Amino acid sequence: MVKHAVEANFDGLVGPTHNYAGLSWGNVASKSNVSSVSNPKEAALQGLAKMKRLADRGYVQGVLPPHERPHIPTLRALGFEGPDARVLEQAAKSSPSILAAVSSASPMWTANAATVSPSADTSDHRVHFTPANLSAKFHRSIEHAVTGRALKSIFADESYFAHHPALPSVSHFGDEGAANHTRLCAGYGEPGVELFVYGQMAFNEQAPAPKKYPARQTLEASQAVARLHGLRDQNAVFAQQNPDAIDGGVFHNDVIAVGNGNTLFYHEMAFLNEAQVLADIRERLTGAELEAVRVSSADVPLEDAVASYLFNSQLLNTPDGMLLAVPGECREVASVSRYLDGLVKSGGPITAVEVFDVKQSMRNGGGPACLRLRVVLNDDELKAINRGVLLTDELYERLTTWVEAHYRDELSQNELGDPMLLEEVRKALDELTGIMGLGSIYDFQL
Ligand SMILES: NCCC[C@H](NC(=O)CCC(=O)O)C(=O)O
Repeated sequence: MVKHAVEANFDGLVGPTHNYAGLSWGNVASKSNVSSVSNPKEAALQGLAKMKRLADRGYVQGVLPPHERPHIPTLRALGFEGPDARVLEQAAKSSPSILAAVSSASPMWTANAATVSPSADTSDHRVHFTPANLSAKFHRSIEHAVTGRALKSIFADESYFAHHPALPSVSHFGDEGAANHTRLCAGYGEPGVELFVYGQMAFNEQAPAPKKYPARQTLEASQAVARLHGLRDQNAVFAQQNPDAIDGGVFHNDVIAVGNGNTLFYHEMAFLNEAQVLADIRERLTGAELEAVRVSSADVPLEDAVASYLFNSQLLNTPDGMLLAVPGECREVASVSRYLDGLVKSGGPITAVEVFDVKQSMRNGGGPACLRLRVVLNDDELKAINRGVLLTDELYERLTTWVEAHYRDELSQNELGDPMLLEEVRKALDELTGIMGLGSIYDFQL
């Protein structure tokens, strides 16, 4: 029996150490903004404003908490000793790059937090979660433990929710979560087709792979997640990302494609075997015809797609068609802005475009879609979650006040070793777990 279900979006609340450290080789924005001074307060408020606008429209909007940064336990695991202030001081002096990595606010990009399979697709009819190991980048590889704790705290009821540990943290099983996963379906409550997009095969050195930039996701990782989640062949399609796109700066599939309902919006360079991918989806999708909205390089060159993050948009149902929630940069790139004007007039499934300002995050290569994790929940499952994380007017007010009270409006690399910053972060996060009713999820609270 098909149950009524909604797509809930869980955005990552930007953490107090948001900064530009140039940590992500292959991510053009991260590298080109290295060492600029960031504004963590503005970043967090931009993220909250996006959540609020969508919640006001009636979308179910959740919040995932930032992580403790700088992460002292990681510094200790790497041999820095003594009281916390001494650990920081030593790391700042001898290994500023390591300190920058353990200080990144990268957990804000919750599209990379986990892969989520709705209960309509899974063999045991529970919602399955696998936190992404993010093993391609050291600064991100330390996220999955706390991510897993936060998800378990929010989706606690085991009769509805199943949690798996992250895959083994080696390059063979590099997993970037929902950024390389999108779901097509006739309705959210109906069985869907989960499209897993990988950058390369781990156990086949002859297979095509990018030459310049790393492929972060392997086929073997995607297959393991699908197995863990109990997806059958008719619920899963595996597609290789075009290696030339990765070499052009498309480090995740969600920089070049986004799906919702029966619609896949993508650039012609997204997939290695475009025709096969579409055929595989069409063969499995039941109850609806696939709407493939293909953007050509002639209309939007790959570099403009990367510069504007056109595809890193949220594609959302409205009563009359779909809304594409795009980053502001899309209106600054002429080809993209022109394309969007034509898109809404084309008579296709996308009927509205709206601009969201998430510039602080964009400068690190994270657009509206990177900032959210989609969790499809039926009515019973939605009732079973920790409701303290759902964005109401009251929670928005509380979080805004909390950000205003605790966040700095300027942060540069050489401040990351400041013991005061660590104290500020811990005080803020301790208060936050109270506000959101999360219990103890941080190492400093355990
Ligand atoms: N889904 C968007 C992820 C963006 C993220 N950027 C970063 O980690 C940049 C951090 C820095 O360079 O300071 C990444 O590349 O994984």
